[in-house]
This record gives sequence, C-alpha cells and structure tokens, in this order.
Amino acid sequence: MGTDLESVLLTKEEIDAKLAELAAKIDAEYAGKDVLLVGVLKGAVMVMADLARALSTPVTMDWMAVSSYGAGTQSSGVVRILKDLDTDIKGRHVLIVEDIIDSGLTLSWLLSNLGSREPASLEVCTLLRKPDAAKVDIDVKWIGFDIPNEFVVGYGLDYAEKYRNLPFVGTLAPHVYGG
Ligand SMILES: O=P(O)(O)OC[C@H]1O[C@H](OP(=O)(O)OP(=O)(O)O)[C@H](O)[C@@H]1O
Ligand code: HPA
Ligand SMILES: [Mg+2]
Repeated sequence: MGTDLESVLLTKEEIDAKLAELAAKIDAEYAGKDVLLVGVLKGAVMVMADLARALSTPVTMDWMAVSSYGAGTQSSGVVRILKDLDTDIKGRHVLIVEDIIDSGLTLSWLLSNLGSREPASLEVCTLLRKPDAAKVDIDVKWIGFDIPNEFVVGYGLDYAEKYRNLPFVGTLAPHVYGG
C-alpha cells in the first residue's frame, strides 16, 4: 500500500456495508418524497456515487464546491463557494452528502447557507465524523463511522489532492505531512 499510508482504517467491504445500512434508513425516512441529494465536492464524490446507487428512493443530485482546507491538514475556517447549486432548493427535501465532518466548520457554514434558502427539510448524511475534532456542535442525522482524530485519506478524501481514488480509508503516515 505504499509507504505514505500508515494503516487501513476502513476497508471497502466495511464502507459498502455501512452505506447499505444508511441507505435503508434514508429510504424509510423519505418514502414517497422527492429528495435532492447535495454532494459537497470534491471529497463526497465517492460517497455520493455509492450511496445514491444503494438507495431505492428516486433522487435527483446536485453539487456544491466549497473549500476550507486548501492543500493542508488543518481547516482554515474560511469557507469559499467555488461552485453553487444549479437547483433552487426552496420547498425541496435536501439531503447533504459529505465524506467527513472534522472541525464541523464546513458543514456548519453550509447548513446556515442552504437553510436560508427555505428548503422543506435539510438533513446531513456523512460517512465519517471525528467527534474529538469538533469545534462546533452540529445536528447530523446519519453518520457512517466515528473515527479517531487523525488525518485520513482515500474514498474521496485527499491530502494535497492525492489518494482520493483509494477504495478504502486509511491514515496517512505523519512524515508525509511533517507531523
Ligand atoms: O469539518 P471540517 O473541518 O470543515 O472538514 C470537512 C470538510 O473538509 C473537506 O473538504 P475540503 O475543504 O478539503 O475540500 P475537498 O472535498 O475538495 O477535499 C471534507 O470533504 C469536508 O467537506
Ligand atoms: O482527515 C481528513 N482527511 C482528508 N480531508 C479532510 N478534510 C477534513 N478532514 C480531513
Ligand atoms: Mg480536501
């Protein structure tokens, strides 16, 4: 697996099983409703692709690009919109799909931004969350895994844009980012 990675935290099989579990709960919640999945680029691409295919509920998908990390391993706290939604979400049931909640700053900002557009409902599904890294308290309805406060890569998650295409989630060796 190369010397840049320290260990595998979640295998592809564990991720697949968890997404199937989450999809069943999401299907039950939105039965008969018209749902818009909002993926947060770029990290959420893999979760969105696999979660959307695990759902039975018909959904539409839109994407928002925001960035708060740049090339580093620490959130700057400053969120920039790089690409806004194409869809007017007023009156829609919106489910934000995220790869990870770390400090929570990105999602907290996104929830208030999208919330002000008057959706019928606004919920969050994230594959990963780091409870020990939280700087803000956020209400998240669907969480795949709570993980330790270490920098992780793979399955959409990057370090300086690398490793997003790994099919599993792993921890990065500290020497890679000077830790
Ligand atoms: O809870 P936080 O501390 O705010 O961190 C979580 C956010 O950081 C990452 O995105 P990033 O800004 O790295 O953009 P990317 O998805 O394009 O990698 C990740 O995909 C989340 O959106
Ligand atoms: O642990 C992480 N890895 C990659 N990207 C991230 N963005 C927030 N936290 C992380
Ligand atoms: Mg990133």
